[in-house]
Amino acid sequence: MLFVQLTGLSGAGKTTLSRRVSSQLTNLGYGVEVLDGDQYRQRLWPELTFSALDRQENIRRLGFIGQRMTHHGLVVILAAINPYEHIRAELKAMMPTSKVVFVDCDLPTLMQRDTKGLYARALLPEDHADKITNLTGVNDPYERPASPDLLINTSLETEAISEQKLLNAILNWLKSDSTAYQI
Ligand SMILES: Nc1ncnc2c1ncn2[C@@H]1O[C@H](COP(=O)(O)OS(=O)(=O)O)[C@@H](OP(=O)(O)O)[C@H]1O
Ligand SMILES: Nc1ncnc2c1ncn2[C@@H]1O[C@H](COP(=O)(O)OP(=O)(O)O)[C@@H](O)[C@H]1O
Repeated sequence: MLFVQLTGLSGAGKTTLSRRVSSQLTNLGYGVEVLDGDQYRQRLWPELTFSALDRQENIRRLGFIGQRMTHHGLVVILAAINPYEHIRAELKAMMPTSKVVFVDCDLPTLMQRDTKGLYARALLPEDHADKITNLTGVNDPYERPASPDLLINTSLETEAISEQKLLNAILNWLKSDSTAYQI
């Protein structure tokens, strides 16, 4: 079993990297599931908001599902902002062999990418109807992981390099894990 928590701001590259690495692992014969925060939120618990408590609840639920999946030998990649250190630690305590990967990217690069238009909305004037008042990293907290198992900086690396770093790390972690399902 392997549970990997990717954590980082919106647009940092969690979805891109988890999909690319998942497809590589699948080609190598591993069973893989990506738990994408954005996707699971919309499909399973759209009632959860982006308050601190709801974000924590979101990650706890995803952690529970992920833990069940790892018991069936799957490699599980959690791709969520997952902004709080104590919740990441809680998941790690539930699954001591799990890993934390910090997908870091500086704010100017994120604002330039702004694939979903969220950063532009967070920077609108206070009284604007489309203003987002709790975007992680702009006007809501993000606690940088103090000691991640892997650091990926997507403002400095190409997608291909970041993908290779993540894949190599996961394959190394899997070497010391005899319970992962491989055909
Ligand atoms: N206020 C605010 N802050 C952060 N993110 C926001 C917000 N509003 C909407 N979104 C969209 O929701 C996605 C983040 O969901 P997560 O489940 O990963 O967030 S969290 O872990 O519960 O903090 C996130 O997806 P990603 O861009 O893939 O990270 C956003 O598209
Ligand atoms: N090294 C990199 N790793 C991952 N994505 C990158 C990298 N460099 C640039 N990008 C781009 O950044 C964006 C990341 O978006 P996404 O994966 O949806 O982020 P997140 O899931 O963290 O919100 C994509 O448009 C991707 O092409």
